[in-house]
Amino acid sequence: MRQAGPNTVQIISDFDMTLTRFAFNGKRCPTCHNILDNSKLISEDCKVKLEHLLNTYYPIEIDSTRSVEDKTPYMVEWWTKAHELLVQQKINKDLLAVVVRESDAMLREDYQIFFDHLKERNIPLLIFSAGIGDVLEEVIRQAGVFYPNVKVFSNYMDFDETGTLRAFKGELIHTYNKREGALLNTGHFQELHDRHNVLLLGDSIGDLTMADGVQNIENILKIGYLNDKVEERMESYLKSYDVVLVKDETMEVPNGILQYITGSQ
Ligand SMILES: Nc1ccn([C@@H]2O[C@H](COP(=O)(O)O)[C@@H](O)[C@H]2O)c(=O)n1
Repeated sequence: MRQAGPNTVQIISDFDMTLTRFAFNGKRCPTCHNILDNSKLISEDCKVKLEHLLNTYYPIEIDSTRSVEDKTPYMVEWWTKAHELLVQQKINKDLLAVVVRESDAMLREDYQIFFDHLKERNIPLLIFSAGIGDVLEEVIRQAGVFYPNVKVFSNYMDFDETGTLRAFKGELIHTYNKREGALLNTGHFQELHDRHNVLLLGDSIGDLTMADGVQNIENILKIGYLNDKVEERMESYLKSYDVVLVKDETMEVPNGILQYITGSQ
């Protein structure tokens, strides 16, 4: 990848718990969904329901003893129920920026180096997330790193003419159907057809399919953050990822690899 040069490289990264921190000072950091779930835009009754969904489905999402095929219907159920509850809350578009600012969302340490390095070398970064695109964009905008080389595939909200949430747009993206999401967006990968070297960052086994839409891959290096249930999941992560980072809240390793493959060190 280093020999081929930076013009042949593209980055595909998951968002929640990959570009954002899993924990800070011993406390879990929120996903895009949690930013809304825990905000003042959600009634107390609805918060209880959303938390119940999280406690029911998150253990299934990270269960290494169950197959992706087995887990998929539960993920569809989780996202569908959560999105229905969010729609019932009549969330106003203009308040998203406020709740993101008031949240505990945090990008990983040294994120600025990562985003700046890619921008300076015109290397495309695709953020491929099963979170909520509108919230995700606000997090990176407020962090000052939503640069022109960054593109987002995610679940986007659909607002009515008064700016009130009425649905979610398009096909649902959940943890384990990113392959289908990638294949629906072949146009994006077609535009990058001369970038056949991929650096992939994820935190889930589902993230491994994010590059399935890239044509003519020559090399792919997969970096996986293993944040939770480390012992149970270590074996499957070591089998699937080239590099496994255990309880690492920084971008240090991706930054080092990036600097090496783009010939900056
Ligand atoms: N109602 C929900 C649904 C999902 N989540 C979590 O969000 C993560 C989303 O995706 P990435 O692709 O950006 O990693 C996912 O891993 C779920 O645990 C949630 O918090 N609430």
